[in-house]
Amino acid sequence: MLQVKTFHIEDKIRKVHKEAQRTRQSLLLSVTEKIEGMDPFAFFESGKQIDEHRHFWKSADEDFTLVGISSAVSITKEGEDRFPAMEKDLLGWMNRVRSWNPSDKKGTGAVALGGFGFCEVSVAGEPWETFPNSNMTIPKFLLTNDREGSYLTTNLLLTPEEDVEEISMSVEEEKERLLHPVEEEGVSVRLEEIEEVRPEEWKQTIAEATEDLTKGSLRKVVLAREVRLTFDAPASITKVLQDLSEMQNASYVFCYEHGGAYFVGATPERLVKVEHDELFSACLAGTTLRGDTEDEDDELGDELLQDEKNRVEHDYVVQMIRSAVEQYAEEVDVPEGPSLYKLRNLQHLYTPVKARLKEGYSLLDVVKDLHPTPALGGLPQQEAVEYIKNHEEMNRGWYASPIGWIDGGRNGEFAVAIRSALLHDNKASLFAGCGVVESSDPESEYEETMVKFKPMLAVLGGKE
Ligand SMILES: C=C(O[C@@H]1C=C(C(=O)O)C=C[C@H]1O)C(=O)O
Ligand SMILES: [Mg+2]
Repeated sequence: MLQVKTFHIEDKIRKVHKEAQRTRQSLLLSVTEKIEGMDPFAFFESGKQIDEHRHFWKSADEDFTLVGISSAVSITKEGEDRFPAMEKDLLGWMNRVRSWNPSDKKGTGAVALGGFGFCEVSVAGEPWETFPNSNMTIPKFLLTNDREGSYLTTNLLLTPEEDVEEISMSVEEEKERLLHPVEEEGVSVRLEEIEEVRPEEWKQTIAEATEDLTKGSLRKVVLAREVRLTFDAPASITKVLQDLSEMQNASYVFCYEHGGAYFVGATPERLVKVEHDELFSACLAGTTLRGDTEDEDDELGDELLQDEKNRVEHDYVVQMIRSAVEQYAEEVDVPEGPSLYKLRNLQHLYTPVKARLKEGYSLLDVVKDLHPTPALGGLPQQEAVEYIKNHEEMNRGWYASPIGWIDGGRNGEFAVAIRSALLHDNKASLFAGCGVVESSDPESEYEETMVKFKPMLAVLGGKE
């Protein structure tokens, strides 16, 4: 068993509670301590006993994992102004944080984790009933792991009416439970049924879209479909996250839990990352398979780099991201042409974007304008979103939407939630889409979605 040195936070609770009483407002106490190396999966698993509102985020390109358990503050928004409204509430809370954070590392302290549904207003109904349109949560307990070790932040909302004794006792007890988890082997479930939702109709929609693209001003539209799975028992989410992390090491691994449903995935696609004033975005669109041998793999990659249809599909993304980022940033650096981003099951065309965020702009300003990029929506942006709403027979919910985290020190990152699934009870809905351009062929786009289902299928008992 791990020997973890923790300290008592009762004194700090008392101090901040006094201020809350004096100023007649709720304050957010945030205490961060370095702890002995903690396994993020064990922490996630033991968090289940405390609250079924958990968050998991693992970066695709650095040793950086966040696990949030329960919530100190949970903000839910919907509607056209959801990004600025979320930002305003978050800033309000950041001003009421009373923080003890000696290391002051990125991703520690009062960090908010969450996401924004694909559309500004949610579509009612299956399978997203328990998910709010948008939610950012400052967890009560946050584990931050980076290459230097593990940090535990305890965030406590202290109202003037709070019972200090009671809250101190329960926090210590919950911390103990989280830091000394009982080792449990996650069991694999048996996949009993796979149902592709109306595949022939989907191909027909793609065929119609290629027609529509020749007529008006719409240049590209991303259309998605769903595959439903049934298991013999509810899947172990911790095991799913563990397997995804192992198999998809060039992807962000994530999980959001709302009302007994879990949105889980392994996405390779960064939307935007900010570190102080440095900004990073990525254009990822255009897809082919991996080869069985190195030669075959190189050949497929070269073909993708030369392929007219995929280059067009990719270039729309580059054009749009470049011009959106230019509004908020200087020194925008975009390479001339794409390179390859290789994943376990497929390879994509990839163009990284680097820039310097101008004073006065925030991560959420950029997210608001970028979402959805033509990699998930289409071009022009609003016309594509309308097209999706009218033609795609699927409730996107949080699929293809911005998910991520923000801290109080101008750091944060959002990815787009693709290669993902919504799990509830003994069922799962898997989502995958493709960028449709004028020269798209419905059968090849169908095959492309088939490969994009593989990362989730493989960890849910399906074939790779
Ligand atoms: C829409 C998805 O992926 C997007 C579409 C791609 C394409 O069509 O080539 C490639 C990467 C992603 O931007 C998905 O995986 O569901
Ligand atoms: Mg494609």
